[in-house]
Amino acid sequence: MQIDLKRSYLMHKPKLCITVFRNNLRINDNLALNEASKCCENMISLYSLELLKGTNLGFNKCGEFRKQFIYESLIDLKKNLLKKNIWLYIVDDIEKTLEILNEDYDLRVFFEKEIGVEEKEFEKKLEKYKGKSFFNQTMLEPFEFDYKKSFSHFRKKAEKMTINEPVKVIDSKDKLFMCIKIEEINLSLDENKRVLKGGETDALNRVDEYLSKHLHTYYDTRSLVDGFNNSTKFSPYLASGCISAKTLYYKIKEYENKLGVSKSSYWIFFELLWRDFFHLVMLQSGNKLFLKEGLSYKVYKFSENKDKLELFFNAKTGVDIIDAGIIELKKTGWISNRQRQLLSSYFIKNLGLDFRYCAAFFEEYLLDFSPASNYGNFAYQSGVGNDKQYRVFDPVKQSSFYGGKEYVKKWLEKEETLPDFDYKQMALDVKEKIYKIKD
Ligand SMILES: Cc1cc2nc3c(=O)[nH]c(=O)nc-3n(C[C@H](O)[C@H](O)[C@H](O)COP(=O)(O)OP(=O)(O)OC[C@H]3O[C@@H](n4cnc5c(N)ncnc54)[C@H](O)[C@@H]3O)c2cc1C
Repeated sequence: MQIDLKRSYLMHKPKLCITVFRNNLRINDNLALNEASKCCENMISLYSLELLKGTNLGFNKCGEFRKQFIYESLIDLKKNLLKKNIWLYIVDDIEKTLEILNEDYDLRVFFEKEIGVEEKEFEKKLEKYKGKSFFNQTMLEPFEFDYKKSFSHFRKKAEKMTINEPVKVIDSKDKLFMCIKIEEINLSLDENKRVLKGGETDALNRVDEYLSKHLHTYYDTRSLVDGFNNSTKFSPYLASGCISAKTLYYKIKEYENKLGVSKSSYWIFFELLWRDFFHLVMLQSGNKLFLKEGLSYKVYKFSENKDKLELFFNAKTGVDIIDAGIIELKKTGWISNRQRQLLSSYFIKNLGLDFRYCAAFFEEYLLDFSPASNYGNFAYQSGVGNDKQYRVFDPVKQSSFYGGKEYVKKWLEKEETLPDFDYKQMALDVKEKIYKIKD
């Protein structure tokens, strides 16, 4: 049934429940969608493309890879919502759209809370209306811990906590199909081959595929610089919320029940705890992880040297494994965790550059960019986050341990050679001059 309520009530505005989607592009374990469905029968949902706009330190906040991944996720979400009689409107300006709707309807706005400064600013536009919001970004419910302390401190408490079961998908038998006149945007997909396809359907497929085949090998392969199944590749789905962290936790448990428990199966959970850690650190610390001094109040004199920045972003550092990583990231929107560590370490601890530039570069290109995981890891590497030890990765050694030779051939189309300059001395200079630590 299709109705247009807009003109049918002259005196009394009909109630309209709106679910605003952001990084929760799914119908399973969606607290906002569930609550909206309980509230009234007239439902629509909205997604605003303004979330993908803007720049940071000269980089786009959302590059082409993530944009396409999100578009695919929205198309999948649209199909899944339609099966529940709910239309997803993709709009430009959320504030304007809500104002227009508010003229004719008594609005109730439901959304899931996020972390990050801009994310909070966006929420203010939704909070002007009646409705409800929920936090469902992590496996664990937020709890008190000293956010300046280490991961181990967090983990001791976290591992004792119970993880709530995901909520079931809504029952929509009583929903009317709402047709409303607002300007909608059509999404166009670029057919280029990408590392992963977006959407809840693909997320659930990837999880089953990986856990059924690689549950017990993850621990041994996770540190390699290359290989599709060397790690789960769950992060893009988590970042855009095609799957919730809680659903993932229960999927791991399901496969452990079928295939047994191992160090490897535990380690996937362990890595998901790192994700929870950075999310909950950011939740408690506000905007601190975006600042040069991070959580530490130590202001290091990181360099912003233009030439050094250019050479790095154009993959001209002269260290093959680093240059190969930059090229992979720019060509695919993906690099492994090992490569993220090598690139960030080289940027900060060898070149002495301000981590926020590299974080902004990652923000533009990474398919799985998430403010807490990205800035949390960068602050950690810079010594202004949750790591109290001074660590530097030796890129040449790391390359030989973790499969760099083949990887360099793939991305630089040449044999790996040693740098023709003293990159180790560079690291010592940064340690002494910027961090003021003497060996
Ligand atoms: C400098 C730097 C920047 C990073 N930026 C991001 C980012 O923007 N978005 C992002 O999701 N991850 C980021 N990470 C963390 C990590 O590199 C990715 O989550 C991981 O490589 C994704 O691949 P995967 O899903 O196959 O991970 P797996 O190794 O299979 O791990 C399983 C899941 O655990 C979580 N996880 C693993 N390692 C970490 C970690 N160190 N921190 C937080 N969560 C973790 C992820 O959700 C991941 O999907 C960053 C790490 C570094 C060092």
